[in-house]
Amino acid sequence: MTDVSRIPESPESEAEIAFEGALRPANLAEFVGQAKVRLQLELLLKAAAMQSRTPDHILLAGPPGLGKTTLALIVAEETGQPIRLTSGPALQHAGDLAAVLSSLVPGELLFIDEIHRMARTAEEMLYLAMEDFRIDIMVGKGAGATSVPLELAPFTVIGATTRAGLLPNPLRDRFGFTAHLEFYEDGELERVLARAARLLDLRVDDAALAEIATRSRGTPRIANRLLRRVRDYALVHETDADEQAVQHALLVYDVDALGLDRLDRAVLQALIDRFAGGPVGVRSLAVSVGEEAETVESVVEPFLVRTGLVTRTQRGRVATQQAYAHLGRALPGGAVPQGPRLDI
Ligand SMILES: Nc1ncnc2c1ncn2[C@@H]1O[C@H](COP(=O)(O)OP(=O)(O)OP(=O)(O)O)[C@@H](O)[C@H]1O
Repeated sequence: MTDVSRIPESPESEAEIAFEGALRPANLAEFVGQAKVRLQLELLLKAAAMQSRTPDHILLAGPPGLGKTTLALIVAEETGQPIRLTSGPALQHAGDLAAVLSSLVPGELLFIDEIHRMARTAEEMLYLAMEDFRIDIMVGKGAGATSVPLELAPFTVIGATTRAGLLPNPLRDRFGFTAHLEFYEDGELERVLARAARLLDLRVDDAALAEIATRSRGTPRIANRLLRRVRDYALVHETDADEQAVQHALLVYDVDALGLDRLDRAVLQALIDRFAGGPVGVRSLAVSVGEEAETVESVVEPFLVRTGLVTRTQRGRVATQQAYAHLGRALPGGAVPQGPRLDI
């Protein structure tokens, strides 16, 4: 078993953390999809083990819920090393990071979630630590302040970010390996769901699994969440967890046929109804739906772009014909949009 200590900093509920923990694959072989990343990681870890050194620092980039934390825990399991979990928002002063770094044991893995949200002073300390396994600690104040070097045990940083573009170049350059996690194909999500259903001892037929997969926004976390909602529905209505139960349950929870939830649809509606289909900047869109720009940019937009409902142009975001069709709106000028009107 891996030694895991979590420094609290998570938006999820305790119940969801426990649920996710129970479903996390424990090793690379159990991890579904992301074949390229798995292969790359396998090589990296094997080479480090053969040379008896710590693996290169690893950056995991991609939208939320695609398996970044899971992969970090798998690296710990595969290398047999302890892992310390923290996050960018928890490292608001260089001292916060110094306290963590100076207590690492040789070979330990340091997982920093949302690494793009770390304070600048902590970031600068991390550059030196990652490169030379050393930090400079300031002792005293004002004219008498001196910097004292502190040697660190060799360690590996595993950074996770939903916004790789926000990382300053010097930090990005210190990661020997960057894995870009992609949204999952429906078939892969079906495998994630089948595994979760097995672990939860839940009988779900193949058609139901396929239906949940297509509505999961290419994201295992969402797939597992929807599975839970379907389980609840089947339990309360004393019915099988079949395709019909999925459709009814997801109607109750406002998840439409393409997997858009209320926020996705609100953004799309604002783009079409208030901004005449765009182009419009992501900040204006976020303000108009009362959401943070970061959420719209890192959670909503990648999915809308991937499904072909929105395109990004230099002047801003633009709704496509499919977006008009999906919401059942006429195109500007009154033309009927080409493309299927999907049940919402
Ligand atoms: N490839 C996978 N195979 C099976 N389950 C997966 C896979 N990827 C993610 N999951 C499941 O999805 C859930 C969310 O994964 P995880 O917490 O690793 O995502 P994340 O990318 O770290 O998200 P965030 O950016 O929000 O921290 C977990 O319950 C995990 O078990």
